[in-house]
Amino acid sequence: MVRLSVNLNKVALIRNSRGANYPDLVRVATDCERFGAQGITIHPRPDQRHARYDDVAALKEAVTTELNIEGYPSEKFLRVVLAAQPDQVTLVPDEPGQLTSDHGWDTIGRKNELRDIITRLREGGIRTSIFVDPDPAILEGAAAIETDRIEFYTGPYANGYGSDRAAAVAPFAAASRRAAELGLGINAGHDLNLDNLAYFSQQLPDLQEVSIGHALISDALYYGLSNTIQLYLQRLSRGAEKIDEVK
Ligand SMILES: CC(=O)[C@@H](O)[C@H](O)COP(=O)(O)O
Ligand SMILES: NCC(=O)COP(=O)(O)O
Repeated sequence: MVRLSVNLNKVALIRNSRGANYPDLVRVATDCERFGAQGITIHPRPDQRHARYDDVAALKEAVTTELNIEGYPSEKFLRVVLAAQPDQVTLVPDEPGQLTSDHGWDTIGRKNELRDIITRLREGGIRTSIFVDPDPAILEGAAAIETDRIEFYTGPYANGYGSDRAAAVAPFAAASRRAAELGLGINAGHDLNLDNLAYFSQQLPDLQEVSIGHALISDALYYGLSNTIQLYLQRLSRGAEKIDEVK
């Protein structure tokens, strides 16, 4: 089973636009769980334009499935996650002010720094994941720093899906096989949506978790949150023979 973790950044963005606590992120998180989501993700950025650092502890209190906190491992970020102890922390190499995530870590060049951070998180009782591109050398670097999991940056897959989905998924399928050989757990995310999700999941049999925010929250404007989560769960449960049907 591939777990669906709903990223609530865009819900936080709406909340922040008026300064009050509406929509209430904690309530939306628990409703997502009630509607079938198997995890909740937020990605607080240094400017806190959507998810904020103080959301982490509040969500930790309320989330009963799995809480995944993504972000750049600044000292501030590390202090917040080590105090709150989410189930998983996903390290992302974003510059402050970056619009959104657009690449994975250099696990070779930044090996020592990443290994120290992963050790701190592991000693804090937190499962670790690092955001990566589907490159075998980078995966070997990820195994060397002893992260529990990797999260594939799926932006290039999403961009290529419409023109040639087999070509778009091929590097991820190959990298997933290599990651599994290396003993790494496998997550994925970025720009996954109702069109491209089922095929990706079917082509990566070792995939364990996807985190989806932007498209899912946008779809919820049309279908409602409960229906939308069901649609995403259906995409994750479809077998190969059903792939064309779900588009
Ligand atoms: C790591 C990743 O791909 C997601 O966390 C994504 O960056 C969501 O962040 P935004 O909602 O800020 O685009
Ligand atoms: N890790 C990816 C994530 O949480 C959500 O990315 P997106 O669906 O908002 O592009």
